[in-house]
Amino acid sequence: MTSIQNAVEDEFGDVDRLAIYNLLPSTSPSAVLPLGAIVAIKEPYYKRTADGGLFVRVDHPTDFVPLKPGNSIIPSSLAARITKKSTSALRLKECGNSAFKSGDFETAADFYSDALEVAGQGEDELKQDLHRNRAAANLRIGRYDLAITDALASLLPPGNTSETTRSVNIKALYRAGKAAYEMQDFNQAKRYFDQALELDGGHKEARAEIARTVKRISEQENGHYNFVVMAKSATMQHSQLDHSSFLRRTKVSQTDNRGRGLFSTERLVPGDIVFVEKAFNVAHRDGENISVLLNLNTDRISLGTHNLRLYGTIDKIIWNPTFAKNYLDLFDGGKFKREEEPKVIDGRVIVDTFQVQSIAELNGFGCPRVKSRDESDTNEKSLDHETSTGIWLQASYANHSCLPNVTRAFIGDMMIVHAVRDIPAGGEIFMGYLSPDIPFAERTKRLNDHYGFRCHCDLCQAEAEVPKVAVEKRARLSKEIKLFLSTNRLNSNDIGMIPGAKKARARQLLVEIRETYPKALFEQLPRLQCVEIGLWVAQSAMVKPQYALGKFIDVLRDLGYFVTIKGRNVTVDRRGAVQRVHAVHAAMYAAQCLAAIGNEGAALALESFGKGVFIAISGSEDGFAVEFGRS
Ligand SMILES: C[S@@+](CC[C@H](N)C(=O)[O-])C[C@H]1O[C@@H](n2cnc3c(N)ncnc32)[C@H](O)[C@@H]1O
Repeated sequence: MTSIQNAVEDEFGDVDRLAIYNLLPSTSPSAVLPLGAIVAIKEPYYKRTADGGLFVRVDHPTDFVPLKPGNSIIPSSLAARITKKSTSALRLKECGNSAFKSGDFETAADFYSDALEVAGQGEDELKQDLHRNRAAANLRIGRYDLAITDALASLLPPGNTSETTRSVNIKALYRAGKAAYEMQDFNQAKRYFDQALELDGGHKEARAEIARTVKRISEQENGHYNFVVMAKSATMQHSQLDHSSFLRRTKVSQTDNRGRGLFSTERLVPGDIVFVEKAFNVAHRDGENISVLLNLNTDRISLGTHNLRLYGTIDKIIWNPTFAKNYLDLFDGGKFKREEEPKVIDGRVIVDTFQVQSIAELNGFGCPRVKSRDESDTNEKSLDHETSTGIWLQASYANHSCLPNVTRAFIGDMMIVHAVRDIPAGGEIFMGYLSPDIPFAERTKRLNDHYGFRCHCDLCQAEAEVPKVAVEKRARLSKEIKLFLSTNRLNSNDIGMIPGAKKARARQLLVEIRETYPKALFEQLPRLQCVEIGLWVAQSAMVKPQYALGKFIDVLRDLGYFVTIKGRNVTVDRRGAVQRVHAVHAAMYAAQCLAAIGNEGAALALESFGKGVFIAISGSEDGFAVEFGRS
């Protein structure tokens, strides 16, 4: 709903109000629409205001083009008003340098571009300086593709061995390396840094950058990360982590009936890392402000951080064709014209805001502000307006299942994805867009309304067969259970004091809700609404460890883990497993019970299982010992 506005006058002297939408909130209005500027607007249209007035509205920032003096499309009556300043390239370069010094990199880049336009023949050295300086400005404002092009255009012929040549070429290569690093093109970044170091073996910064880049390459190739250190380093102020993505165990291919999907390239077992991905873009809530995004294309309103993500994405792809190509390849709902390559005009990628928005809506993930361990409920894709939201490109190709075979966790802006079940080489990877805790009818409606498909996973097929009376009974019992749990919170110190009638009531609720999952349909599947009350029943029985153990194993079964304990050996069949913190609780309590009855071997095995689930849902084992360690 926010825009940059100003009055505009056309060649006939008619005046209107102009509003440009979908720009980053940090954009300076005077930089976009300065007094006296001449602009062109592609396909302008009027929008009526609430009070009946009219204004010209621009939705797509690249439909708005500032025109430089001398541009042939400026009508003569307007052209006559411009007092063309005859400024030399050198003078413009100085203006650029002073804008750069004052931290206004966008203006600096504009001055360097103006200077490059007027620089004449025989001013090659000046042109190279301008490219090099513009590379530095572009680097600061996230225009990495342009920064690389500029840096390379500024290189002086290697044959010239003067000290100045060497020093400016090192600068250029260093800038190209930094830009390639920001684009996650670490091999290319290393090549540029290596070339800089070849010119000056003592260049400390280049050496440091090479060391950093080598680490990124190792992460990318081997998936070697120290997640505990990463988790400790992520904070509110520092949530964009300096790490690379590890994607080589997955690839994108066509599915039979779900468009493209994500597939594994090797056999994976539960607990394996499937991929680790750095965010393309994440938006966090801005203090107390909640923003409203009206999507005129879909007639939908989103609350929260979606608008910031949209503006951030638009800004990022307008200036970086490489990012644009990757982003615009994602599923957009099928209503937009798709180009093989992004269209670039005057250095900017032409974007359709509605397409960018549609992609964001269909591919965005909800995520925690800092890391998964801080927030338990980030299991929904992007529909909760309270959480932060982001785009992870590779993850976006994964289709949905209510019983996903992988689980995701976040540390800063890194998504860490673990296997829940065995995945054969070439098997499709499914993520959960919506939590299977959401009742079937609502889940089905939401998947259809938001993503436009119907889920046919095993859980949905079973749910579809559940008789209506059982569905209604389950809904009623769920409410009763919620009420019971909120009024009967367990305190581990006085578990022995719980009145027998309360325990009996809990057991009865558990039996009744389990009955709403017909045996024949749910033999292999989770019964999620039983989990919380089941945990209560089991915990309240901890004074009788052997008995409680059976109850905890039942909770794991309700979560889809079929556990068998034979002597010291524990086997877990995860055919219906849903990764939840409840599984960690159940496993750790069960381990306590086993230890109490003298089966230390099985206790350790269950602890190790619980820890595995904890790592998968948190991203690392950071905090496990504090929260779940046995005293
Ligand atoms: C994030 S995209 C997933 C990748 C997408 N299939 C593609 O071709 O790029 C989400 C879209 O994929 C499709 N999709 C995801 N899961 C599906 C499923 N279980 N069954 C059918 N279509 C599904 C829907 O069209 C959904 O809007």
